[in-house]
Amino acid sequence: MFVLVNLKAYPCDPVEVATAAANVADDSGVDVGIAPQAAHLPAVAETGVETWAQHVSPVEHGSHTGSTLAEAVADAGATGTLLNHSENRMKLADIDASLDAADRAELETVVCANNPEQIAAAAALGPDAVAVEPPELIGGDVSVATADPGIVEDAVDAAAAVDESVDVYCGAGISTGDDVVAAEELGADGVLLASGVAKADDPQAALEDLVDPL
Ligand SMILES: O=C(CO)COP(=O)(O)O
Repeated sequence: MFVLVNLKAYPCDPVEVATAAANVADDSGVDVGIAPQAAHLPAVAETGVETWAQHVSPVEHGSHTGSTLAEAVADAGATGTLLNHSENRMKLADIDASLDAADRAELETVVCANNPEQIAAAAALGPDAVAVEPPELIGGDVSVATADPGIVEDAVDAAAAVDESVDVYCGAGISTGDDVVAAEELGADGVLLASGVAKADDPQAALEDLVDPL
């Protein structure tokens, strides 16, 4: 299972969380990634943790003020990027172009989606992985794997029907090792989470709990 922690724009210390994640990944052997703000990518990558961007723009080098260039994100130490997060929705054509940009920069890709129908559409664009995150459960206390297990199973089936090679993650409300195990039992290859770590008083303890049963 891949555990990908999206720090969003939460007021946490990205280096403290990344250092904890690097330690937990080393000790447990579980793949743990951290997706900080773009400006924090170099400091996070410096900790040795697997470092992800939260977004890359559907552009090449050129006149694109304010964009997040995939090549710049890779230069800053990222090895992957989220796309189409529920809080940063993209047009289908732009997801496709951002996937091309990520490919050029040799970034791994996870395209987020609200539901199994969107998961099928996202999988058809050929990312490395898709992530189903019901928006109404994001930031809540109840894990998607508990609140809506069917959406995870249906997302796994929807992606497999399009392209068996695309991994499927799930996210929203995941904060414990039991939540990660429940996601795995529903067929997910990884989890995407945020507040359970970024808002934790002790991020290292939260990360240890997440990987403990794996
Ligand atoms: O949006 C998410 C991860 O990208 C999920 O957020 P929470 O883990 O806070 O529900």
